Amino acid sequence: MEIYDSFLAWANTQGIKSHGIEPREIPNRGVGIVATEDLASNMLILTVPTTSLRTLETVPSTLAKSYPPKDFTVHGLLAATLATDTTSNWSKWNAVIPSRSSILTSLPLAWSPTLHPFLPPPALSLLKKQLFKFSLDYTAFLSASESHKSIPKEAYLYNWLLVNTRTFYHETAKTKKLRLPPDDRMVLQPVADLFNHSSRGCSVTFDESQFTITTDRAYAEGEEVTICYGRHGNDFLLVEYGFVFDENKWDEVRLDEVLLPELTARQKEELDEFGFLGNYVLDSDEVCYRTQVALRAICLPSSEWMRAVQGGDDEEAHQEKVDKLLVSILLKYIIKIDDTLERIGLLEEGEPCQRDILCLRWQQIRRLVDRTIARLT
Ligand SMILES: C[S@@+](CC[C@H](N)C(=O)[O-])C[C@H]1O[C@@H](n2cnc3c(N)ncnc32)[C@H](O)[C@@H]1O
Repeated sequence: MEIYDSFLAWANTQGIKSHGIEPREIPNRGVGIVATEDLASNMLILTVPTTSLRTLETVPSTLAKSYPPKDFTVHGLLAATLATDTTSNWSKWNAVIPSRSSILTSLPLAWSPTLHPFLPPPALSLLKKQLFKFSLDYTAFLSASESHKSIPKEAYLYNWLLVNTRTFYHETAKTKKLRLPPDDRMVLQPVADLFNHSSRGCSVTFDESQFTITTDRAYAEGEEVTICYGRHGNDFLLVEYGFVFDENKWDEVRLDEVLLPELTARQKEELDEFGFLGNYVLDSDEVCYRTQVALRAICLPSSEWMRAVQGGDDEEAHQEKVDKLLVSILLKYIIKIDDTLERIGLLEEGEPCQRDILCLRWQQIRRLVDRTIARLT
């Protein structure tokens, strides 16, 4: 399509070199990168020189200077740069990035707060952290310049979320010198930011001079080529990127909300003492060791549990009891999940696609729980 051709032609003038790939619209995924020919494994398909990145160093100096030194984050400054840009320098990039409505509809941070309590607990706690970060960045943006007050909050939020969903980790001279936290060492890079995510994907490497993307396997002509944003479960992907997917190899379910209420105050104290209180998860293959330890705390007399946790007892000896207890807890969780699904079905707040993705997420959780019950019984 024309906008992608002229985007790639502009990218070429920035020194960005691609081979055998092009951007295309992908159903339900916005734009993605597709192989235009059969690609072999271990093939260099994209080189992005660091001179073409948008970084802390490229923030216009008047904008950077308007922030008190302690008040800025790279995330906030990049969002401010996008929100206040009146030049046409980035018009080709602007033409291919997601629209304001698609960003604000898909990211839970921009949803009606009445939907937030329906997020699974790990997603909700991540969202609360995100809300806090956003409010600090937005306050700093408003106090940096009188002129920022005329920019609608929604416009800043759109740009803040654009940065959130399309930046790459990179160290620049300034981020190193200022010792910025790792999660704020972020840069925007054209073309590379059009790759969608999958559980495994092409390898992304960088040094001081360039980013490169190399195929992890062979791709057939017409196939979508992906990268992996990290080993993230669907709760993380939903809050940080606004999507979930069924084939997610790294998905997991947090059991704290159903396991913690089963523990007595004394059992919680003892688990805490040994560093095993909370953060209980299961995935498609197994239940984590922390969960097993917590279940044993319920099943065994305290002295026996202590011996087991200190390695002095055969942990496997009580496995049948432990598995039975877990199944009974998971069956209670299923009832809770079904109730949540029913309540979402009755909601009228928010957009239908937002309620749909909430349902989809809870159905994924239910499937993982069902699968564990089936494995244990
Ligand atoms: C770095 S951008 C990738 C390019 C993006 N699709 C676009 O249209 O510009 C990240 C965003 O792409 C979308 N995305 C990435 N991987 C996806 C996937 N596997 N399924 C659905 N959406 C995905 C999400 O909206 C995410 O926030």
